[in-house]
Amino acid sequence: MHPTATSWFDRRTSSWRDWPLDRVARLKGDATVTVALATLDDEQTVGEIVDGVRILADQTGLVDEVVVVDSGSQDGTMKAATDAGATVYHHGDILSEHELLPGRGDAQWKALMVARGDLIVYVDADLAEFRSYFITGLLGPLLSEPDVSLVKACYDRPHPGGQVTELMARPLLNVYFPELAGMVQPLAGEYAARRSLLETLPFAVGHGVETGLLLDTVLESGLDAVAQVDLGQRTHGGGELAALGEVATAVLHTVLERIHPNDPRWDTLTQFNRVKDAITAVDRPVGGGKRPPITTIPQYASRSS
Ligand SMILES: O=c1ccn([C@@H]2O[C@H](COP(=O)(O)OP(=O)(O)O)[C@@H](O)[C@H]2O)c(=O)[nH]1
Ligand SMILES: O=C(O)[C@@H](COP(=O)(O)O)O[C@H]1O[C@H](CO)[C@@H](O)[C@H](O)[C@H]1O
Repeated sequence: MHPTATSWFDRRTSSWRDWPLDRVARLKGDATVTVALATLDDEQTVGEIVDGVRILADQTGLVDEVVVVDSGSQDGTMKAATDAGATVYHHGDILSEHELLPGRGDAQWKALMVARGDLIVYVDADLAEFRSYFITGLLGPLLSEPDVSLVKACYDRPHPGGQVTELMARPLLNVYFPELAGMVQPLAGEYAARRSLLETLPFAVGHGVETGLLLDTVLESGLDAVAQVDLGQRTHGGGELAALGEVATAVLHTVLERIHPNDPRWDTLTQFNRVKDAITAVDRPVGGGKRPPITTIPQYASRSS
């Protein structure tokens, strides 16, 4: 490993076991915490995750609110999340005068408009096994280290999980940003950050969001502003290969945008299907847009939350 990455890894990696609930609750002080979920057709999983966070909120006060921003689910996601006790928004109802854009990054960005917390914990809404220590673990370094602004989850991902991480994100970061080679899960959708950081950064609207936030945090605040917490194991995966190709391309765009900002980049990924004896090209839009730092949106300063 690059020596800078090795020393960062040693300084800034902890385990959820280092952050028991009573310790994290003591550290919380006056800070307020929002758990935010971006959803799209997650009716099978979102209720249990919200439920788990609500129990933590009601029984310990560690979490102040659970907010869901839905990207336009066609299933019962919004009802399941509401029934479990989250405050649920359709993405079109937040900053509705702005162009509606698809994507999880956009929903995470919009969550900043409606969340009240000083600290925001994002959790993927399609986790099959949510554990409350995901929240306590991610909050631990933020609450105990004033210099840390972004805490990423890390975990083992049994095969075939995490293929984009292993085949695109980590190789690419190792080549261009070797000081980040100690990041176990740079794409993790479970991460916690200070609002004061998130509100100053652009958000890729799609699957590039985590890569962009990670790189921009390091570029602007230095490597030590980032920590990672081992949450054990995350079992999810084997996403359809074509969809993973789209995620991989979004990651590639996001990294290249930071290295060669003025280079042209083609925003379509061509994939192929076989229909009977013919191979047919299927174009997917990729690269995606991005939202500016939310502090540049006038309604942000006057929001009611
Ligand atoms: O437009 C979107 C696309 C995805 N997601 C959520 O982002 C998480 C991860 O997305 P996805 O399942 O596409 O990625 P995977 O983890 O399968 O690669 C899930 O909770 C999705 O519901 C979202 O909120 N809006
Ligand atoms: O690393 C990967 O290959 C992808 C997909 O992993 P899985 O096939 O869901 O285990 O996971 C990353 O990207 C997802 C979409 O942006 C996020 O939801 C995951 O949190 C992230 O680890």
